[in-house]
Amino acid sequence: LQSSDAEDRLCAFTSNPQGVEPVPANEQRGVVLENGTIRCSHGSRCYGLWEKKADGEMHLLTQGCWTHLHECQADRCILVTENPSSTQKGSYRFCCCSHDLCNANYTEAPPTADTPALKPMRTDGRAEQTAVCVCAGKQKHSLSAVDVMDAANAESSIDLDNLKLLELIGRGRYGAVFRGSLNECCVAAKLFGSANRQNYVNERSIYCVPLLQQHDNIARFLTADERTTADGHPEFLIIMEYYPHGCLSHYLSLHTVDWLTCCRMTHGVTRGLAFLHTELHRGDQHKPAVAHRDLTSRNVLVRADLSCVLADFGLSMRLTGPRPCRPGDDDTMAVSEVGTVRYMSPEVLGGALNLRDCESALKQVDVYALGLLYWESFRRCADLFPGEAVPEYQLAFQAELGNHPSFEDMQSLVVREKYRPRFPEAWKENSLLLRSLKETMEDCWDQDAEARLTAQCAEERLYELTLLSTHTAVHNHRYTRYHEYTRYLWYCITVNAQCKTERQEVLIS
Ligand SMILES: Nc1ncnc2c1ncn2[C@@H]1O[C@H](COP(=O)(O)OP(=O)(O)OP(=O)(O)O)[C@@H](O)[C@H]1O
Repeated sequence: LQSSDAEDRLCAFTSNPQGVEPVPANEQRGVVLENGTIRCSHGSRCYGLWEKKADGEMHLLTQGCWTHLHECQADRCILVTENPSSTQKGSYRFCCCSHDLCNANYTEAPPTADTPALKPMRTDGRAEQTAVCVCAGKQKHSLSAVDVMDAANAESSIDLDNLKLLELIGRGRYGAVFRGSLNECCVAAKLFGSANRQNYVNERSIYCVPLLQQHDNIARFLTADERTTADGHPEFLIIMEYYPHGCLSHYLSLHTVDWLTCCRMTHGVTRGLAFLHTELHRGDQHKPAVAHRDLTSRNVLVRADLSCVLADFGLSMRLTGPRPCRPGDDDTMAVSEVGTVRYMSPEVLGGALNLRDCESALKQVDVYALGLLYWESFRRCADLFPGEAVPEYQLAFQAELGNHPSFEDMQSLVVREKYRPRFPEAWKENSLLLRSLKETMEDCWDQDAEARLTAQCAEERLYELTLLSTHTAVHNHRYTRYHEYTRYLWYCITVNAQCKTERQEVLIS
């Protein structure tokens, strides 16, 4: 341990100004003092989270102890600056640092050679000609141009000879993921054996879909390579940004989250999915709609600031408009029966996927899984269990079918019994917030695929939920029904009302 890691740390402390209870995770990490500070347990760093409003003003959201030490070595709290996309409804800025009270204010610094960062692909989808890695003040590597329109021809001059695999961090069905270093940059390296080449080719080609790398809620792809192992076998690598918290299910199994954090995490996943599902033409670039087809809480990765990104595109598919899924083709089977069995929708489990409109059908399958992911996430939201213990993390259907449900078990439960995850007792209360939350999940996992929300509408629902405050809704819901409703109306006025008509009727009644 360095000496600074052994000492307690004093950090500025602010709980959420919107009235949410003090961040529970912070309470576990230190002792809140009266003068707006918190004494954090040894080794902690300090963090701050600000929101940059549309008018450019910065609003403080939370401050406190930060226990993830990979970064956070700076004396000052230097904001992580990201390019907010045009569709973003707010932009969050995070910083962490290692001196007493260093998070009392932030320092806004553009990414420079001093800011440790991985440089993602250029926003036009082509890899930068310049350095891809900027580490410890030095530019390290350069990428040659990559023809992203044809991933098969992707070519990279990053020298992967210097890639060191440091630690196995996960193993999926198709590959093993390592934390690695590439000339002192921390990266994640996903290794596929020759049996999973197709999965590798597909994942690489999806990461190279134009405009995809521009979105905040899609994992950052750095490069891909094929090489031969010492014993002569081909091996395929995808190098991507390293996400220190790992996947969402891992994070939630270790931590509870407060309402706002949970809303932001799930909203981020939903934004990523809505973007993936959208066909876009920007200038001469065309992004087709893409279905993820393996959306699970293991395939969502968590950044240091707890924002989330979609990852694992090995089964994803470009969609080509409302056309049939080419019945009779060899891939019809692959079209209709892929994914992780726990998250498979009733129509996939029952072999009743609507092959006549492939695009809508595959998007609806993704939204079903999204509903399960919401359930897993909000069950770990401490603000939704006032005065009682937050239940342990569970995967969807884990209570009913355990850790390895079979396809037949899932068929019987989800298709025949039409069973869905049970809402906790604590959510029985009929507050606007709890009703909206439960309805959103139910509208995602509806048995009738066509009745499900689109990812875009789910995104709006999540945004709407973010505006509701649990402090008032859970603890004092009579007073706030009016207050929340006013906010809700404001929201309806400011966003596309398309998803809302029915909901307004429900809420007004
Ligand atoms: N870029 C990354 N940064 C940090 N951890 C990662 C990263 N990519 C993957 N992981 C971790 O590695 C695990 C394995 O990832 P991988 O994508 O191979 O499989 P999976 O999603 O768990 O399973 P499957 O591929 O069968 O769906 C993830 O669950 C996650 O915890």
